[in-house]
Amino acid sequence: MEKYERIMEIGRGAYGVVWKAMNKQTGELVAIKKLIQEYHTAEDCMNLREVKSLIMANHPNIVKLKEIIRENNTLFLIFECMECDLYKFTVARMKLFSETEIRNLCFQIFQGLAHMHHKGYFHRDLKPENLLVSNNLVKISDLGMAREMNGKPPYTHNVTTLWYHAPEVFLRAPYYNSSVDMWAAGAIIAELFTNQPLFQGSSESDVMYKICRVLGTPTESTWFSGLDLARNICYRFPDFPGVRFSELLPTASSDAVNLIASLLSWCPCERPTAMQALQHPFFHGCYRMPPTVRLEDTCCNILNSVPLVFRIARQRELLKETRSLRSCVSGSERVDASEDPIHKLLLNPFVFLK
Ligand SMILES: Nc1ncnc2c1ncn2[C@@H]1O[C@H](COP(=O)(O)OP(=O)(O)OP(=O)(O)O)[C@@H](O)[C@H]1O
Repeated sequence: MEKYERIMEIGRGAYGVVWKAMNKQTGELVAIKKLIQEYHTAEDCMNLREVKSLIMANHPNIVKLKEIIRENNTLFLIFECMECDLYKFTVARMKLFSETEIRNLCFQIFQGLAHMHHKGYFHRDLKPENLLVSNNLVKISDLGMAREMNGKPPYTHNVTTLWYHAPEVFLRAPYYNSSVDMWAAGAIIAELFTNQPLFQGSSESDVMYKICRVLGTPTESTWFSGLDLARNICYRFPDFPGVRFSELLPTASSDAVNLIASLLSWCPCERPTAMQALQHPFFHGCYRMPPTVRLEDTCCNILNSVPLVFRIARQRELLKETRSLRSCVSGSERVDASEDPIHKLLLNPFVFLK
């Protein structure tokens, strides 16, 4: 870690402390997350959920993991440094976002989510504190809770922030998927219009109460399986007729209201996917970034915690792949992520250990 000079603490969460630091060799600013838990082997590090999901998530709207360093069983994740998170950004601005600004922010969030979901992961803890902003860029961060969509249920319910959690999570659904991220995105977009969290409750049941107050009590036609889930845990939904989103969000256009209402559907399968959300009329006219990755991005030094001999073997392979790929793309530095052999390799970092 001696190559980094710590500048100041910029964040603190349940899993670690985040420092702004400077790479003394290059002058580059980075964010260093020091994890609280100890990691004793390189395998432990690479199996870490945040590391696994970040390795696959190479996208302009997902924060870039640049390096992993393990020193004295302490793990440091070195990220690109962003200005601040969306929560701090909103507080500092002290004024409401315009709809154009909201559209720009949300479009990028959905692009990041679409990529993550396409790669088979969902975030599970999307909230303004986990969305990092710099200038006009937004990047999804803190993939510590992310899990593979085909991971084995039941999932744990150790919630950190409850306000963005989907109702099926509160009702202990044995299986849920990427639609929990779509719910969270809906709650975040609504909040951007008012600067007030939509479902600001002090406990799980308080958040559920607030959800019912806004959406109205679910019925067999709005969420059939939800009634079953509630019965299983002896939960009784409070009685509410519901409120119109257009009344709750008077400054939002009808397209925005329509998108938020669909994202905040009781029934997970009625929420649009991130890809569908990007095609919603709310985003008409927005330019969608093609699913490309920069070659140099994929070659970041993610394998610092792996023994040197394997690292060298792997870097050699990466170099070879890069060269052959560069000659294929004839002059262009961009390749389709799904076709990128380096990207495929990164999905299995231990391929050279075999
Ligand atoms: N790359 C970064 N650039 C700038 N700030 C960052 C960066 N990464 C994290 N932060 C800041 O540090 C805070 C905590 O980081 P992070 O959410 O990754 O930690 P955590 O321990 O996993 O938190 P949580 O309890 O939410 O799971 C963020 O909310 C953000 O303000």
